[in-house]
Amino acid sequence: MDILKSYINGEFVDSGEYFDNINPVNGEVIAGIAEADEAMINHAISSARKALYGPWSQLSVNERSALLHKVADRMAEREQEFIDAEIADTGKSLFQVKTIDIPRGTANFRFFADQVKYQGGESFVTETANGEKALNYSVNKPLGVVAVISPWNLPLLLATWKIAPALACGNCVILKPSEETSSTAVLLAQVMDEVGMPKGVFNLILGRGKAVGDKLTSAPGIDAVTFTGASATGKQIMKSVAETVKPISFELGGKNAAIVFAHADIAKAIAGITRSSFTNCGQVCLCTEKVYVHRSLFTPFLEGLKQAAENIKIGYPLEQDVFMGPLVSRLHQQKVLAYYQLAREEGAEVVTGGGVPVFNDERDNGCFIQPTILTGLEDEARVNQEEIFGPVCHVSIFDDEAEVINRVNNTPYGLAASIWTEHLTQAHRVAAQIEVGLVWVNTWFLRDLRAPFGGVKLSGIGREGGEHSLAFYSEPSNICIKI
Ligand SMILES: NC(=O)c1ccc[n+]([C@@H]2O[C@H](COP(=O)([O-])OP(=O)(O)OC[C@H]3O[C@@H](n4cnc5c(N)ncnc54)[C@H](O)[C@@H]3O)[C@@H](O)[C@H]2O)c1
Ligand SMILES: O=C/C=C/C=C(\O)C(=O)O
Repeated sequence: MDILKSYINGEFVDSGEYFDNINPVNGEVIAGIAEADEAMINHAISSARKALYGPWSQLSVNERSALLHKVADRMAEREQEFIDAEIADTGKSLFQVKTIDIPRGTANFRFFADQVKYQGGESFVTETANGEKALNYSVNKPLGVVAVISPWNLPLLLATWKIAPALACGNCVILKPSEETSSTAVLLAQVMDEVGMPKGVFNLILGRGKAVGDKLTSAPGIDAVTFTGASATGKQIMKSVAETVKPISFELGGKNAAIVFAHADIAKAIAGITRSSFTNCGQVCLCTEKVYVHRSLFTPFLEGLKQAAENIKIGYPLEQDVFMGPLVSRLHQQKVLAYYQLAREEGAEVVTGGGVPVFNDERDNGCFIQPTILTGLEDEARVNQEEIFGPVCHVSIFDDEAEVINRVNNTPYGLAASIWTEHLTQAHRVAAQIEVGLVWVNTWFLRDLRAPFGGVKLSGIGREGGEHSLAFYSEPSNICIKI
């Protein structure tokens, strides 16, 4: 059986302690993952710290940029291996992996390889009251060694969304991917090795969150932590980094709403909210879990969404026209099914779904689940307040704009929202009042990598994207010269 290994100081390292890598399509073990031990974690940190002052630090911005383009080139050459690995770990449809996960993995490197070349500084000619003059200017330095801790839902996309700018800004990186999805991270380490990334600049530590992640975030040799994952985990990491006062960038959970106004194009809204609720089996932090529909459209919208959900093809990743694969793990399937049960206990009407599909083949040993639409619950219900992170949304009626804005903002999360209306002024007016980091109007998950990306409240700390990423992964230093 294949063994997935950590990559430290330019070497793939086995630890001798393994846990299973499971295929969520049929529950079969597909590989063993060698979990890094404390010595390996410390070796990764010392190697990264040493690499900070080695040849890597002598590279110009253009040379670093060229090397990151080589990473993207090699990823593109090995695209099929990345596709196969991501599908094996997650069971996602080939369509999604080929159109979202893998292309964005490469695009993230290309984008920041170019973006970093435009990173500027500031300068001021200073004149003091007593007639002295000085030139103040800033230079951008790397943070140092950055721990990248990434989740299982968009494994390559979300790891490279952090790794690319961190390397572009001259940092060294230690990646700790989710224990559920280590395969594309191992391929990325192979690519780093193949393109000649200096030893210790990129390191990969495999293992479980509490066991391995915690050791990384609390280590004095780590200068910053960039984390994508659950809000509860973010709280743990905040405690872990407090002792060494590290800068953190957090992309956390969400409980995202979609608002369908009376002026919406209902067909566009149904299609868009089908995507935003059920893409990646609902396992995207930006997915919709709460839909608010103006009373005038409620019945036709709910019927249309029900039809669309029931037309979703669920199945094998490589099957023609499959839109939804399984959830990532048995544990996560049980968590989402528990919320389906809770919804019933809270008094919800299950419009469609609410259970698991039956295939009468090996897939019944997988982690599949039905896309589910609920209605009839109050906003305060747990199902409407807690992130479920599965293919489920609750649909409610609203009557006026002020009411729905208040209801949408009534959540401890603040990541994303979508607004469906052909009334332009209403779109601008409402979008500005929703307490989130990201609002889409008449679309969803359409991304410009230059734009600020991140959430407020329990959904995150900081913004990444474009210059925001460069700002987080750099330390500006001000130099004042008397003239
Ligand atoms: N805001 C975003 O951009 C975004 C993107 C993807 C996922 N998420 C959120 O992530 C969650 C699902 O992903 P998940 O289950 O992988 O999240 P998770 O928080 O369980 O794990 C994320 C990563 O953190 C590691 N980890 C777990 N405990 C840790 C600890 N104590 N110290 C250090 N590392 C630790 C895990 O091993 C994994 O690599 C959902 O809540 C989702 O909303 C947010
Ligand atoms: O699951 C969360 C998705 C996050 C997406 C991004 O960070 C991105 O598109 O850059």
